[in-house]
Amino acid sequence: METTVYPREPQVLKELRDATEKTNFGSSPMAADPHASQLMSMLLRMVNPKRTIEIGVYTGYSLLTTALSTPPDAKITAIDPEHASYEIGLPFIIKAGIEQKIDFIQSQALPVLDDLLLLQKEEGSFDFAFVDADKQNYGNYHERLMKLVKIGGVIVYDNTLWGGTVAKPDGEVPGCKREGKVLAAEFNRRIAADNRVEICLLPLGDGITICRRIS
Ligand SMILES: C[S@@+](CC[C@H](N)C(=O)[O-])C[C@H]1O[C@@H](n2cnc3c(N)ncnc32)[C@H](O)[C@@H]1O
Repeated sequence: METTVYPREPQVLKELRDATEKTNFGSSPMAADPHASQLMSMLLRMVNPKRTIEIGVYTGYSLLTTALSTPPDAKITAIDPEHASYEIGLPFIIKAGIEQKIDFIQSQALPVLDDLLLLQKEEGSFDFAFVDADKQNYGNYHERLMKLVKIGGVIVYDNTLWGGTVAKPDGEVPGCKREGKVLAAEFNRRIAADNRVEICLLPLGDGITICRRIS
C-alpha cells in the first residue's frame, strides 16, 4: 500500500478519504479500499464506459474514482438511500469538477433498477456497474444488472471475501461476521455457476469480483 497505492492515489480522493475518516460516518471502514479503487480505475479506463451504475455510494470514494476515470461525457447513475453521507464527499466531487457526470438517486436500489428496466426500457444501456451495498440483495442486483449492462460490459462486486471469512470454518468467524460470510459465500457460489459471465475474484481490499457479461 505504501509503495504502490497511496503515492498514486489522486489528491482529491485522498482528501475525500481523510474527510470520511474524520466524521462519525468514518467510524466503520465502509469506504471502498484504495487498492480496490486503483484496480477499478484501471478497469474503467480500459472499458471506457459511457454509462455506469453504482449501487452503494456512502461518502463517494468509489463514485469519485469512477468519475475521475471515465470520459468527460460519461454519465454515472449513483444510488443510495442515504444523502447525509454523500454530502461529506460532495465538496470533493465538486472540487474535482466532475459533478455533471453524476445522477445521484436517493433510494433503495432495487426499485430504481426495476424502473430503469421496465419503465425506461434501458436494457443493455450500461457499460459498467459497481455494487457495494446491502449484501442480502447482491443476487437480486446481479439479475437486474445482467439485463441493464450490455454483453461485453463489466460488473464489479465489492466485499466478496468478507474479511477472509468465506474461507474459514464457522467456529473461527466472530458472530458479527457470520451473516455476511454466509451471504458472500452464497453469492460467490451463485456467480461461479453463472455461465452468462466470465468471473475473477481478486483478493485485494475486502475481495473484489469482476464479472464480464458474455451472453
Ligand atoms: C460500504 S458502503 C458503500 C461505500 C462506497 N462504495 C464508497 O466507496 O465509499 C454501503 C452503502 O450502501 C448503501 N445501501 C444500503 N442498502 C442499500 C440499498 N438497498 N440500495 C442502495 N444502497 C444501499 C448504504 O447506505 C451505504 O452508503
